[in-house]
Amino acid sequence: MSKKGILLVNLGSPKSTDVKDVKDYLDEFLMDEKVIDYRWFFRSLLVQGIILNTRPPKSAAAYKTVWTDEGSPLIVITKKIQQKLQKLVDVPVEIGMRYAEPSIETGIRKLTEQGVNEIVLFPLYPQYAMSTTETVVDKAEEVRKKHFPQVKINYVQPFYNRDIYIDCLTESIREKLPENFDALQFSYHGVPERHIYKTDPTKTCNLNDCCSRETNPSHQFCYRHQCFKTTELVIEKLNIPKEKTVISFQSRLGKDKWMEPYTDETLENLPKKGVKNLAIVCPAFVSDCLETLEEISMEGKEEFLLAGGENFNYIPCLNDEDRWIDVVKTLCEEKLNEFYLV
Ligand SMILES: C=CC1=C(C)c2cc3[nH]c(cc4nc(cc5[nH]c(cc1n2)c(C)c5CCC(=O)O)C(CCC(=O)O)=C4C)c(C)c3C=C
Ligand SMILES: [Fe+2]
Ligand SMILES: [Fe+2]
Repeated sequence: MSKKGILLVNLGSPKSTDVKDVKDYLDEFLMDEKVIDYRWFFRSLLVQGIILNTRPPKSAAAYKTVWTDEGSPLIVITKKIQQKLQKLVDVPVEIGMRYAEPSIETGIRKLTEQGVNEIVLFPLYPQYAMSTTETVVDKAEEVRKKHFPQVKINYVQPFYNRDIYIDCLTESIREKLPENFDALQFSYHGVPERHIYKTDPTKTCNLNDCCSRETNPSHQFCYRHQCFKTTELVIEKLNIPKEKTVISFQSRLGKDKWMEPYTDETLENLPKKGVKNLAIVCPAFVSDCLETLEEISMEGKEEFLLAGGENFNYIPCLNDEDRWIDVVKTLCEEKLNEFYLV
């Protein structure tokens, strides 16, 4: 007998804003070889020897500025998505986080306790990256083999270019876009350039024009291409001039070269180019979190205004908007139906 279920997977947050909890979370997160992809010795030297000695108090202070009575925005919103989706489908829906709790293991266990043995796992990231989609799949497979070998998992694929997602994102932006904006900025989470070269099986991407080409065999695993594509499709649907838009990459960490242009530098430069009224959206995230609420809507705003900008309009993520829940449902159902085919 087979019974199906859905596991929604997001990145995860610290248990609380206590420095100790933030440190534990950063330890697990940054010691992931798909996030900081140095050999274990050098990763450990960097993370445990340097980053964990300096970053946790700063990160904890940042988390305090966005934390709610119910907890971390990312977890609270992921739970809301789960609850709304559960009302629309007749299979159990659980959540799992790649780091900290509730973990992927906890999520799978909750499903198996309800008799589920065929799981659709949805990594909640529109664009593929080694440090997001790939590490979720690795972790889920590790957990499955170790604890739940009888369970089958079918993964929802990155949906950065799917019509239903693009329509949903476009409508969400359109509703929140102020009437008079000089520019619309698309700020994506950055990754080190090395990650893109590393995950390109064709070794054809040179992080140049090739990422914007219509077809290239490297696109399936090229985060840069997928960010460009989401942006291009949304701009087209919004029907606004490309010249009024800008793309940038945020949240860089460490001394490696990350994808450019950087969001903070862009925010400082835009007012000098005459952009006084800015709208900004962060489509690498489906739910608001530290990186959007603190880094963009607080820090980013301050940077832009200090540089001479006048109006800064942060456009929230899709969060638990009903139209987004419909997209989640459709993407999950496609994968649920595949179980009947195999
Ligand atoms: C080498 C470091 C990092 C890579 C690569 C990276 C990629 C990446 N991250 C997200 C989504 C999120 N990241 C979040 C927080 C966060 N990210 C890093 C580092 C890397 N991310 C750190 C150290 C942190 C923790 C906070 C801090 O100390 O700055 C979050 C928010 C989590 C929350 O609790 O709110 C998200 C979401 C993507 C999509 C991505 C690659 C595409
Ligand atoms: Fe991150
Ligand atoms: Fe590329």
